[in-house]
Amino acid sequence: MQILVVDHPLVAHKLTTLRDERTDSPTFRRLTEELVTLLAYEATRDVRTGPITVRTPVATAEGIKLTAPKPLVVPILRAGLGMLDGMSRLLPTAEVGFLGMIRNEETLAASTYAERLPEDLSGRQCYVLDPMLATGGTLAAAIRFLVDRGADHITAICLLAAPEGVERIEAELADLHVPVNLVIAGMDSHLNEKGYIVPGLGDAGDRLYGVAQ
Ligand SMILES: O=P(O)(O)OC[C@H]1O[C@H](OP(=O)(O)OP(=O)(O)O)[C@H](O)[C@@H]1O
Ligand SMILES: O=c1cc[nH]c(=O)[nH]1
Ligand SMILES: [Mg+2]
Repeated sequence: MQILVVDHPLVAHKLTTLRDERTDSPTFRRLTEELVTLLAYEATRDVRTGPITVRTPVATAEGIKLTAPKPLVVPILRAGLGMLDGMSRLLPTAEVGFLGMIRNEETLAASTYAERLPEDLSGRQCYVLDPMLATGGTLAAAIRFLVDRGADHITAICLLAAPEGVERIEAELADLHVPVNLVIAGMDSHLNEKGYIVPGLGDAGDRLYGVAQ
């Protein structure tokens, strides 16, 4: 897996405010969107394009445009939904599919409770959105799901990752013959005994949307 930690002062600045426990929910949502747009700029460097010629008012110009099939953006509910607007700002023509996944807070096992994706993802580039890569169980399952449906290029965009989770994904997906990229704003120190990223930012879903019951 190719990992890119986006090293930019604006990313670091926004991430610091996001981590701060005093940051309220509206600000947290806005910063999440802004961060995703910055990460998406790097994450879409290898979005598929083809050559095109256009006429300017003065002459012809050689350029490029995104090619079919359209990329598919897949936010992982709930918290990944907070990243969708920031991603769509940069890639407005992408299609969007949804995966609802939840991690059991006792066992830390991930399970899928909703799925709304095209049946056939053959030849599709997929951008998976989830702010937190903790144990890696959720993202590993999501990536395998997309590849089983035919996706042939996966880029995951996360805000924070833990080294344990990255190792797990690399081990669990070692058999995949599909390029997998991970773009993150920060690689944190470790997971605590409850599976939370340290220092992290707490529960991303709760900070975006309020405490889930
Ligand atoms: O790497 P993992 O250990 O699998 O944990 C990461 C997952 O946990 C969080 O979701 P959560 O289960 O809290 O659901 P939510 O988005 O509905 O809050 C987060 O958004 C990831 O999906
Ligand atoms: O630190 C963590 C770990 C999992 N999910 C979160 O929202 N935060
Ligand atoms: Mg949560």
